Amino acid sequence: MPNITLSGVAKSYGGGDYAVKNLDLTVPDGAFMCLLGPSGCGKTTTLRMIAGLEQPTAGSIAVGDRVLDSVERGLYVPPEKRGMGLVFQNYALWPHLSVRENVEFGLRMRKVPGPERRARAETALKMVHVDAAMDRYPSQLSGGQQQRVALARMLAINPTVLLLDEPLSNLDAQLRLEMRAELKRIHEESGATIVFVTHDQLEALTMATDVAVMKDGELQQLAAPMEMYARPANRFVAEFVGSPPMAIVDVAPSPTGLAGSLMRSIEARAGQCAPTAVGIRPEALRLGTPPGTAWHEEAVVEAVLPAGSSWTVRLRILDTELYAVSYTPVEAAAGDVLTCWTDQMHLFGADGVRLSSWDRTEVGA
Ligand SMILES: Nc1ncnc2c1ncn2[C@@H]1O[C@H](COP(=O)(O)OP(=O)(O)OP(=O)(O)O)[C@@H](O)[C@H]1O
Repeated sequence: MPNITLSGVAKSYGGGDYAVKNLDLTVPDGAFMCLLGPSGCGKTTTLRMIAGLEQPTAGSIAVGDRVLDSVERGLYVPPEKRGMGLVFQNYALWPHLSVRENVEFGLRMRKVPGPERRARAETALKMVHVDAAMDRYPSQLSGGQQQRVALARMLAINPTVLLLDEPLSNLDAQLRLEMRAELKRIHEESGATIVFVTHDQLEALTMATDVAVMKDGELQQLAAPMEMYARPANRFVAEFVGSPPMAIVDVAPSPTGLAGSLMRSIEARAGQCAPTAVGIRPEALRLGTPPGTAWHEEAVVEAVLPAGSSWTVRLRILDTELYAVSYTPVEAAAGDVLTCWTDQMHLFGADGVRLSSWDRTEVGA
């Protein structure tokens, strides 16, 4: 299955506002791409355009050489001719059909003969681990099992592209975790290309091979999850990806307090650009004795929040409140004064674009 390519795609529902603006995006063959962003950023509209459920206002969509939409050429291929499988947040199963019959339904519509239909339904149900409940009805299944049946129903038709719109949002935390692992396994086993819409950054980081972050209908960054986490393209991505979020301190025009302290440390380094903001991830803000070259300050502990495997600490550093996350126990109480330090900072320019990192490992300090 070749790449899915969106070129200059825009969508207006009328009234002048654009839900998606001039989007250039390539979904590589076999990718698990997450479209990630806050509510209203245009993720669902993008997915629906790929599916053929919405027509773009401008631009073109192609799978390899096959053009599915071209506004310029007046070309539009309807959803049923695109060979894509769709699962939406509200995955209605037929209540009067058994699990097996639900999965066979799509195959029946496609006139797949009986024996093959049964075999394909069983294979798909095995893939999502609900084959033991094949003869039950949807009302006799848990929410997670129903979700899996909806997936099996889509997998049974062997689509080479799976389009999923927040399919895990109705599930509780435990089931979501389970389904993330399942989806990842299904992706690896089936070799299908997946486009997955979510507003949950953790979902994107844990499952995707590629993450496309959107804001106000515009693509902010397209990168592998860990690359995006380590090198966010701009302030928006930096704050959206990661929890607790990266702390961003404005350091222009005349920095005082924590901003002043950070700037003195940055200016002390030769060849650094002039940032207007500095970002520090909570896990990069460390407690204890700093190594020689690291920025450090005294911090007042405001609260320690243990979570079993990690400790989140709210600190006041000069005039600013920041969060630190430690993966070793923090034996401190509110009011204690500790030294905190970091050797990993992200520097942002006036337009919010990330200029560089100040990382001991990157600059060789
Ligand atoms: N059918 C429609 N008619 C008019 N406006 C629409 C329609 N569908 C979406 N929009 C608008 O387009 C913009 C993008 O919506 P879209 O659903 O694509 O965003 P989203 O990122 O998927 O958000 P959410 O996570 O809330 O679903 C929003 O401003 C929304 O109000």
